[in-house]
Amino acid sequence: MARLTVFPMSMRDEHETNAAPAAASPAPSGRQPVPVVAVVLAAGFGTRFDPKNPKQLVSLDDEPIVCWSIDAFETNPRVTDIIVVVNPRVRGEVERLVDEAGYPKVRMIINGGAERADSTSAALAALADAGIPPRAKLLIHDAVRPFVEQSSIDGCIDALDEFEAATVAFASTDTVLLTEDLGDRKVIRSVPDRSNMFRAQTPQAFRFETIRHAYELAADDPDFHPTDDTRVVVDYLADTPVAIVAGSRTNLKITTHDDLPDAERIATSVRMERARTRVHAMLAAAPAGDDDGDASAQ
Ligand SMILES: Nc1ccn([C@@H]2O[C@H](COP(=O)(O)OP(=O)(O)OP(=O)(O)O)[C@@H](O)[C@H]2O)c(=O)n1
Ligand SMILES: C[C@](O)(CO)[C@H](O)COP(=O)(O)O
Repeated sequence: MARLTVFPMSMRDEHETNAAPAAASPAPSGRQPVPVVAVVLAAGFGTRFDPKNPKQLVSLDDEPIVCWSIDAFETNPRVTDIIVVVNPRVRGEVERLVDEAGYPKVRMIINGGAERADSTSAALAALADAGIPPRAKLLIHDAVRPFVEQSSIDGCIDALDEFEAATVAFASTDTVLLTEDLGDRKVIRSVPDRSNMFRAQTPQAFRFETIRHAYELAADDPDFHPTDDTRVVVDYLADTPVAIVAGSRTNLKITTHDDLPDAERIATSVRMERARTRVHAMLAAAPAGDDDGDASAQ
């Protein structure tokens, strides 16, 4: 099982050199950059999918969904640490998968809570106990969004150099209707301009002290049941802008069985693209051959 790794003392110092990989060397002072911590939320119970078949463990192209998501953050060189949030039903299998894969960035596997916000709260508490610096960059991700793109992860990391909060989101191609109740019917209250309509995805990214403060304020309201993390900042830190980072159609959330055919197609396409990328890299690295064969030998 992945053990809790207390963050090295150097990471407790605030320092900002989370530039793109090319410039990720320590700053002139030699101090370390702030940690970039991915929180992979995998503690749901999948009631809309199949409570007896945890969707975060369902395989796509022979890889469990939760591993697709962990892999995405393991692959990104700017992500320094990963914590995985689980529920008791999947803990044993997730621990086995993490140990089998030997994910080097996974620092801890912790228990989540009854609601998604409770799982985020548990992660925030565990990170505080582990001594994460206040300016650390957190990327909170649904484990059941297995195809998050590297450009979205990088976009979140970059956005936190200018904003305290950011979220991956995908522009709505449908007109969105805001409704209200009229008797037992929903009726339209307003039709916002579509150019400002986005569907929230994940990761949702925050400076550690900002999201922790927002959750501390929200904790006083027992009737507050946010379905994502940005709402906690929007509702409780109203003066804190939350930037939009480009998402993608393929960054879908696997919610019901109906999502599986699309997910299988995307998994196959992602695998093929990765194979193409590997072949191109191998060809690019191959020594320049003698194209005309024996001609020069004669
Ligand atoms: N108490 C919870 C609820 C959800 N999640 C995670 O948040 C993500 C998005 O949640 P959702 O798709 O709703 O998953 P479930 O809550 O399992 O689904 P349902 O609402 O159908 O039970 C998932 O990766 C899920 O594992 C979590 O970590 N802890
Ligand atoms: C966080 C989220 O994925 C943004 O769209 C969504 O709100 C999660 O909702 P769920 O009901 O927990 O799947």
